[in-house]
Amino acid sequence: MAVMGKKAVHFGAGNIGRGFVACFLHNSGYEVVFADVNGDLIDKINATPSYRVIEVGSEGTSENTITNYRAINSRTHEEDLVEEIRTADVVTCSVGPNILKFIAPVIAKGIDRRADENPLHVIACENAIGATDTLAGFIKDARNTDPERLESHHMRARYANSAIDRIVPAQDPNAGLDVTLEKFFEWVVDKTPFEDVGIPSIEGINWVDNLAPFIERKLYTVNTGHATAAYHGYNRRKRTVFDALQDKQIMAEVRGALTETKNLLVAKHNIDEEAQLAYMNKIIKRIGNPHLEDAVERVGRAPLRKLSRKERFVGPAAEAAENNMPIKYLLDAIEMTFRFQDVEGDDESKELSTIMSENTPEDVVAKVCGIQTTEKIYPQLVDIVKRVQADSEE
Ligand SMILES: NC(=O)C1=CN([C@@H]2O[C@H](COP(=O)(O)OP(=O)(O)OC[C@H]3O[C@@H](n4cnc5c(N)ncnc54)[C@H](O)[C@@H]3O)[C@@H](O)[C@H]2O)C=CC1
Ligand SMILES: O=P(O)(O)OC[C@H]1O[C@](O)(CO)[C@@H](O)[C@@H]1O
Repeated sequence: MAVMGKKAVHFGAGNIGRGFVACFLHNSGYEVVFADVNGDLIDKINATPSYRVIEVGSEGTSENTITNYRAINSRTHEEDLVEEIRTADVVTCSVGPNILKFIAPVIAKGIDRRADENPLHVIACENAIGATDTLAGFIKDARNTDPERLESHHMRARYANSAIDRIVPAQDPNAGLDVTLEKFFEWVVDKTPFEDVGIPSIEGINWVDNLAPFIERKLYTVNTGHATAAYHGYNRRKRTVFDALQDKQIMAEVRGALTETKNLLVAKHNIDEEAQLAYMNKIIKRIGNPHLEDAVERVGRAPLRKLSRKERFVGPAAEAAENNMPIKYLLDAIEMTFRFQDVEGDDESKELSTIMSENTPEDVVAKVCGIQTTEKIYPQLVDIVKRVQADSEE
């Protein structure tokens, strides 16, 4: 059911922002105010009264037209944005997990100006476990919110974690604001923080009491599988994820990694093995969508984030290793990720290269993967780093 007269502020007018979150907010009757730092994109949004969201897949193509939006530059028009947040119903974001700290100050100011009886609903839509909690942590930090106002903060804002899943590749630069994406979507949000104040009416959200199994299943299946294909593909000079999956050896690596995460997910969350197998097969089909033209560099972007402790490779591999479960394919994928260095347009891949050349293997594992010497996976990761460093020196 559409909710008329409601307003959402969405940080990050990029692929997921325009193509997924804003589309659902629009279809639910919200006016969407985009906040971004890309001046050209903001001008384009404000000059274009509508754009299309184009779903592509083997079942054919369908379109949604999005209207009723505006955009504000959060760098140059902070005061305007604070006022929008003061009067908004919902704040969402899809800026990347590492950017959350930069959007927190303006959100904190907007929340602080709100009346006590009307809490803002905040939902971060990033590929990360607990991204809304991370954002809330920055908002509530003493640098952004007066500690004396913290006790009543819950009357002005509520925070719910989410898991968001839809493949939105890099867009054709000539497509304007239009976004082409896959048909499939999943947006799961923890409903418990909103229960006493009312759940926002947003079509398409699956509201749940316990998000943990959903987000781990998503991150350790969709994102593990997608990134495994991308990193192996990059190292074998494939252009897209579709191309990578045509290679039997890469397909075997993807299936191997997803079988290892399946074993962990089934054991940990009591997920039915057959259901997880079916989910895994569906994901392999989705990431191999020939209509998406998804470059391996996009899917492999930000390797330092993807090699971190709670992420799609080291997260499940460390846990599986502690439980004496096989992790061969996850380790292969980790090695391919360490080899994703100096990639054009990807700052983290350049930083990874510097870290690899300036640190001992032990320090790399501690710094990049956050793994302790006492963990079972530690020596295997050190061996991987040694191998990659040796190859770089040749
Ligand atoms: N593209 C995809 O298929 C999916 C992406 N995600 C997640 O969504 C998030 C965004 O991904 P994409 O939309 O693909 O990236 P994107 O690069 O297309 O969009 C990010 C947007 O954030 C903006 N931005 C950067 N710093 C900002 C700041 N300080 N304030 C406001 N805006 C800022 C950028 O200018 C850009 O427009 C990531 O966390 C990603 O993991 C989640 C599921 C699927
Ligand atoms: O920045 P990240 O973590 O790669 O997020 C984008 C990824 O999310 C997914 O869309 C899955 O939902 C992947 O297809 C895509 O590569």
